[in-house]
Amino acid sequence: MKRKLDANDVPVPTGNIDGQKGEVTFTSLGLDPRLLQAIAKQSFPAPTPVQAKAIPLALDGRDVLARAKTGSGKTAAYILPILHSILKRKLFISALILVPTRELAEQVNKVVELFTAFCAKDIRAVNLTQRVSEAVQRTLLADSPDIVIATPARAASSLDTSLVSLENLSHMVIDEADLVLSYGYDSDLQNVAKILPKGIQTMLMSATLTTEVETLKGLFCRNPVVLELEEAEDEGGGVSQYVVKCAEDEKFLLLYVIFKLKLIKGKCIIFVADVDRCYRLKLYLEQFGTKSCILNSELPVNSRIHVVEEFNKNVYDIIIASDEHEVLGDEEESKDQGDEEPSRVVEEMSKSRDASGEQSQQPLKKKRKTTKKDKDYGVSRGIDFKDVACVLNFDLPTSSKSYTHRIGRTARAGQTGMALSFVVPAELHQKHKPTSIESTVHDEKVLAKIVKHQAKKGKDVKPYNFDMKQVEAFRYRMGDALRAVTRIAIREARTRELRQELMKSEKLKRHFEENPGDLHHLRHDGELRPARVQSHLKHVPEYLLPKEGKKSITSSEIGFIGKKIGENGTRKARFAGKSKGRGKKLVGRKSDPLKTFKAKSRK
Ligand SMILES: Nc1ncnc2c1ncn2[C@@H]1O[C@H](COP(=O)(O)OP(=O)(O)OP(=O)(O)O)[C@@H](O)[C@H]1O
Repeated sequence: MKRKLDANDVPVPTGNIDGQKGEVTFTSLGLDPRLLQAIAKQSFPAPTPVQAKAIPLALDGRDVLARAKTGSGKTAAYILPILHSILKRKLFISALILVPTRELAEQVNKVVELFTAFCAKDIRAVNLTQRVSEAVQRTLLADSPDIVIATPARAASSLDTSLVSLENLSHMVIDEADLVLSYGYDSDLQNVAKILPKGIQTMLMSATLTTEVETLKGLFCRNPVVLELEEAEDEGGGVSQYVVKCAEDEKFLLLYVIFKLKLIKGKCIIFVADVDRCYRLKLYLEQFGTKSCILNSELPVNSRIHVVEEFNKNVYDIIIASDEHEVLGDEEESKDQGDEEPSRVVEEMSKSRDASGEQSQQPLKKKRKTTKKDKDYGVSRGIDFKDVACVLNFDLPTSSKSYTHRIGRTARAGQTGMALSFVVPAELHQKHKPTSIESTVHDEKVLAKIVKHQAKKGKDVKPYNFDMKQVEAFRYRMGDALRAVTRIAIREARTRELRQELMKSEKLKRHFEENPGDLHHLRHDGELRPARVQSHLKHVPEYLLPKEGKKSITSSEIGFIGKKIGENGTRKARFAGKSKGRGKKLVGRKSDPLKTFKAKSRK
């Protein structure tokens, strides 16, 4: 019979070498010394809760289904035991890691590289999602790599053409298990499941336990230990969540004020509803001399990966991202969402393995969205953006599930962060014609679901009311800037960026592998400039500033870049010193900068 283990039931080893008694350390987990060296190089102080619980189980050969919040270190929780097993192998063994997006595949590959820094010659990983010719791929796979990382589609087609051999497969992981089915990988996963050797160890990692995860559990696991990490178990950190009720045009006004007066100190991801909105916002911010870069499914994958890498190195401060086909419906609320984006309900009978490894019949029910552009694209899920101070939902997502994953891009690894969401209430929606219907129609309905969903996790979504009187002073300039951002300008910017990025992408692929040092020349936050440039908008005249003066708004207390709880207010050492001398103050969330901007109730 399947047993559901509460996270607290899991026997956690007591510390022996470098920890207090009862405290779990990486050493006490019994990992290979070469891995411990690599972990030390990462300056990871101790295993995160999900690592402390999942690693011993995985080392013990158990199938594991782990649910832990976004940014809680799930990747290392499955990679470390796999690497350990490969290093300790008596026979040849190998692992297959399935992830929903190419960005994630690249990210996982990087994590493998980091952890194998001291045993690189003993472990070889191949990322199958790289767009290389079949001949190159054959060469890469020729001498049986230890780890193969792929999206389910890539894995299925490579298995089909016998590019990948499962002969020695001993481990299989599905990361972001709650997402893969929503990405339309159902038949690929079924194909993979059919040909997997019996008795291999499987691990499913997920931020939420949905029916989709249950489906995968049935398909791939044998009597798995189910780990459900409560949020409270994830040490420290957390996202302070705020909403601002405002009209569509006020979103632009607030955006101007927030960035021009530098109310956000640290890096920010702005989420919008669609690709055009990305460019509208970028051009709008350009009017004020504020640089940003864009992430959307239209851009070539090399550019997308490069943008994330550079953002993580603090080269850019602002990413404007559209997660247009990641807007997943709320599984549990699907019945009352008849007016949301149409979703295709796929119901099939799938073959699944039962505890004995035999095939059994089990109904496979799931929702699936048809995807428009690059199916393997994903921003709000899984991508490890480093040190994001604020997630700004310029357009509210259309489901609470999307919201959870968007805000999970901040406050990672025990840090703190802030999520600020613009919500257009029905009455203000009437007043101002929205530029994006999709982004505003459901706002209040979605907000109610978000609040309910967060309340279940004991989280508050608080109102954040600007003193709109003070903000109004900037309206004239907002109007000036918005008028320059015409539809034609947006269209031009979109095609220009695509053209530029395609060129860069090709170059990136061919040239920069050999010259990694040159990468910084290919910046992604350059001005697109199709909009009329109004240089006066780049400066904020003194008379526009609130009475307290600019100084009070940009005082040293401003900033809410995540600090690691329990580290006396200092950020993790590995992040410190990476801000390239741009004077970012590393302070905690107590000093919420937006509050210096006189928060008041809306009349
Ligand atoms: N033990 C640790 N101590 C400190 N930082 C850690 C530790 N383990 C992982 N991290 C860092 O935490 C961050 C988040 O890790 P990871 O991407 O694995 O999270 P996740 O749980 O998979 O998130 P998501 O659900 O969004 O995919 C990474 O930057 C990683 O380097």
